[in-house]
Amino acid sequence: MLRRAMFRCGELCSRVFAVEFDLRAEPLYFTLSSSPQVLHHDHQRLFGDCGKLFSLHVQSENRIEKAQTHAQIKHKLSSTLSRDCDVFEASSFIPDDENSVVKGFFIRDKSTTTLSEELLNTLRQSKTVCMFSYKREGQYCWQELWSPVSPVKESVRQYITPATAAKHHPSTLNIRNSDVFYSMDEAYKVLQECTDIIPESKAVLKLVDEQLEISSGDAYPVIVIEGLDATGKTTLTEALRESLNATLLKSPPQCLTSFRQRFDSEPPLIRRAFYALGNYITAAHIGKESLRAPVIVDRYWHSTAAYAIATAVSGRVENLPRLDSELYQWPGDLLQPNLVLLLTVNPEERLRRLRDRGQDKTVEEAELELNQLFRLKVEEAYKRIQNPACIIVDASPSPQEVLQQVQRLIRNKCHL
Ligand SMILES: Nc1ncnc2c1ncn2[C@@H]1O[C@H](COP(=O)(O)OP(=O)(O)OP(=O)(O)O)[C@@H](O)[C@H]1O
Ligand SMILES: Nc1ccn([C@@H]2O[C@H](COP(=O)(O)O)[C@@H](O)[C@H]2O)c(=O)n1
Repeated sequence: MLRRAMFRCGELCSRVFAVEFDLRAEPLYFTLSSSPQVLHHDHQRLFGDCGKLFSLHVQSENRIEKAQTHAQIKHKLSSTLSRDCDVFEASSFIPDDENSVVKGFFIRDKSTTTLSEELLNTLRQSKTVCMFSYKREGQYCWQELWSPVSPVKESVRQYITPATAAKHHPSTLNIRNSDVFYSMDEAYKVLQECTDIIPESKAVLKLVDEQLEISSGDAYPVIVIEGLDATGKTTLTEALRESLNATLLKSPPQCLTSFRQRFDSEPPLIRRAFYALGNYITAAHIGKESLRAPVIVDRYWHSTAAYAIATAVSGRVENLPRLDSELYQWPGDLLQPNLVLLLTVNPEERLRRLRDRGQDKTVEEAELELNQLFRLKVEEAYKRIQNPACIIVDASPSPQEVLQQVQRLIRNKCHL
């Protein structure tokens, strides 16, 4: 599967390139052709402007190396390039072909310096990076492999050919087992592959190995409370614990707390595998505790999948995997709760609660505030997850009223 996500000889012409030129609109799609093609109006805006144009793509058969190189390049581009350089997310893919995406960046340098060329030349030394430059000629534009010193041997000029929108947004094609994991084994393998570079992986895997899931045959109900930060999950789960005499669990579980910061700084592949494994440890705790009392869980698989999908999918809510996509299906080997409630509050009330709480914001929370698009995508992804789907609860009223509303739902659905 991974072998397909590479540029190989003669394969470039069957690929579509996508540049996220304007995050609120469709990406700009183009293919390559050997004969000159007149650019469309939208493509003129990207290729027809002044400045030097480059793209770079990260490709490697080693997915850990690929993920880390992509993250490092993203950081370098944003921290080193001048304000006169625009950097857009870019990708190349084969339409509708899972795992065919090669991720990268498109750089438009309008400065008079050679900073971008110097940086790109350093990056180009890496065997995992493939670099192109773009040149204009009247109404046409072509792409060729880039070298700052001399033309690359045997580099063929390929003309930019505007292409129509793909049925599935390219960022949805690589989600399975890169951002969202549908079995414990798949997430486990990722951490196994990182033990050399992230020694903490061994300790996490050991904790997973030590858990033995107990079947929840004749067990008490398991109720999961989900929602964006500051929607009132902690307040509600504590109140439910008291009122139902329940056991309160969280995902990730407490035994992973000391590893969280380490994995939060890793690229999505590794970070998401860590959270996925956290769910399996929590599942084992649920299996045991639900034999004794009802169990309330603060975040579980809905959170893992919704945040992962919303981060992986660039741009608009419309770019999310379609409603009927298998990407929203619950993993077959993960213990299912009896009820999942999604707390929602309007964005203004949520911000008010965040400010009142006065805590440091995590990077992702800060991003939520800045990035309305991201918040909308997380909430929409939550709502699309199936088997079990979540029930939406308006958490804007007072804590007491929210508790009563949820108690009614639990009585009706779980007969508690
Ligand atoms: N129903 C409510 N009405 C008004 N304020 C509330 C309500 N529920 C919680 N709050 C307040 O909002 C803030 C966030 O609540 P809480 O910590 O329960 O949210 P959370 O979803 O657990 O957040 P996080 O995921 O970031 O831990 C707290 O200051 C809390 O006191
Ligand atoms: N089951 C989970 C729980 C959390 N996450 C990730 O953590 C972030 C939110 O956690 P808080 O402790 O701040 O509430 C969020 O960014 C998720 O990415 C997860 O993936 N799975």
